[in-house]
Amino acid sequence: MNFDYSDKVKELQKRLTEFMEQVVYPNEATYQQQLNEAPNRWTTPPIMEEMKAKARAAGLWNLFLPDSEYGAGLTNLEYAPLCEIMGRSFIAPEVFNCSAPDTGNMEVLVRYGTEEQKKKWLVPLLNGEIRSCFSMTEPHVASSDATNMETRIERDGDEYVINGRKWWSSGAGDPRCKIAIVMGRSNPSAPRHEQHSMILVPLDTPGVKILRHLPVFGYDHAPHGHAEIEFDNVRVPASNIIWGEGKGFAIAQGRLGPGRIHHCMRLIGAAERALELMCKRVKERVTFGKPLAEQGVIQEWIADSRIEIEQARLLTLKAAYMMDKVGNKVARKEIAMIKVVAPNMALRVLDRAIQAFGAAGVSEDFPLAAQWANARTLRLADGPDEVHRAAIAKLELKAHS
Ligand SMILES: Cc1cc2nc3c(=O)[nH]c(=O)nc-3n(C[C@H](O)[C@H](O)[C@H](O)COP(=O)(O)OP(=O)(O)OC[C@H]3O[C@@H](n4cnc5c(N)ncnc54)[C@H](O)[C@@H]3O)c2cc1C
Repeated sequence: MNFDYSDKVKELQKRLTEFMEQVVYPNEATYQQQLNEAPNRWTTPPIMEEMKAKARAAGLWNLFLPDSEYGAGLTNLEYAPLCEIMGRSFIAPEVFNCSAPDTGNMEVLVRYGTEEQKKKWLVPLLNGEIRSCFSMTEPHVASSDATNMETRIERDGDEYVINGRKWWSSGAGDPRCKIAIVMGRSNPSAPRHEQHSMILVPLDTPGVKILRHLPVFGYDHAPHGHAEIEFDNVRVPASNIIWGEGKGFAIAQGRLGPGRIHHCMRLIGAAERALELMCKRVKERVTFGKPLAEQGVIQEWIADSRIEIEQARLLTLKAAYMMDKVGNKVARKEIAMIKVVAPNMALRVLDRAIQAFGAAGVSEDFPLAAQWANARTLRLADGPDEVHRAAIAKLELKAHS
């Protein structure tokens, strides 16, 4: 593997970094202020649409999509350092139309959608005009084993009828969220991994009820949010099924590989920013007669953070490289490994930065506490660590059988 980034990537890194410095970081506080001052937090702060227009005009748009007909045509390896830069700010991925779960949903539509589905849903998503959510997890079953999913998708004439309860559907709080990709059981008597389908459900369909928004450690993540949704006799045209009945797991494998390694890339950016903030802070603050930066323990935190970030970045790049070269299936061990490594690394780095900041670290004046809460969710939201470890161990044991 060549560790050097191509000229194309270096140029995009430079432009993205400049955009972050000139547009994104200076508007982080404005975004929060507009959200806090709005009569209702489930609205889009106007500054977001302003930043999106600028990013699009600058050609920094849909960089995540490897498909060159619709997106930037970058490989996973090329996208990794760019996604890392976006991960430095909570609001940045959306500014560049590169945020979850839209990215994964758009990839599903590019790969498996019909022409009609692409026209109706993919095009407005690519244009950043609407947003989407992905509804797989259910409150009543252990959803880390997706075969447990109970929501029913049943054919009735020219329609499918959907009944069930989902939760943690991220993004469903946003008023611009118009479409859900819902996974449920359509063929209960088929083999275990052919029982489920994915189907497009417009959120304004009668019977779709958003019951509540689930905060994360007290953060509402508005206007995006994580919703509990009831699907009560929801009827959609039969043409809304994606790829075909029983293809849910086949699609999930395509979706969850690349879509979810993006979280790892962003976490590296979040950890980099935390380390940068920590270094600046400990040079400024003086205790017991000398700057914090001169305390051995703080230097150890800084050194360990640098070591761990570099390790995680190299493994992310290796996973991305393998996905490009040998495909997601052969790269599944590397994908699983980085999904364990990245959030745990980010949590350690963020925790050290919080400690070095003192009480300010847990406040909302700096992004550390919110980033820590987010990184902690990714030990679950990206599939629990234990499930990834089980997959790694299985492959390792098989290799030595
Ligand atoms: C912030 C956030 C956003 C999310 N966004 C979405 C979304 O947009 N769409 C969506 O569908 N879902 C989303 N999720 C849900 C997430 O994907 C699930 O929480 C996850 O898959 C785990 O499912 P579960 O919560 O039902 O845990 P369970 O399946 O009940 O598992 C509980 C625990 O059991 C342990 N465990 C499970 N399997 C094993 C094993 N094989 N070996 C050892 N231990 C094991 C793990 O410790 C695990 O945490 C989100 C979650 C969060 C927190």
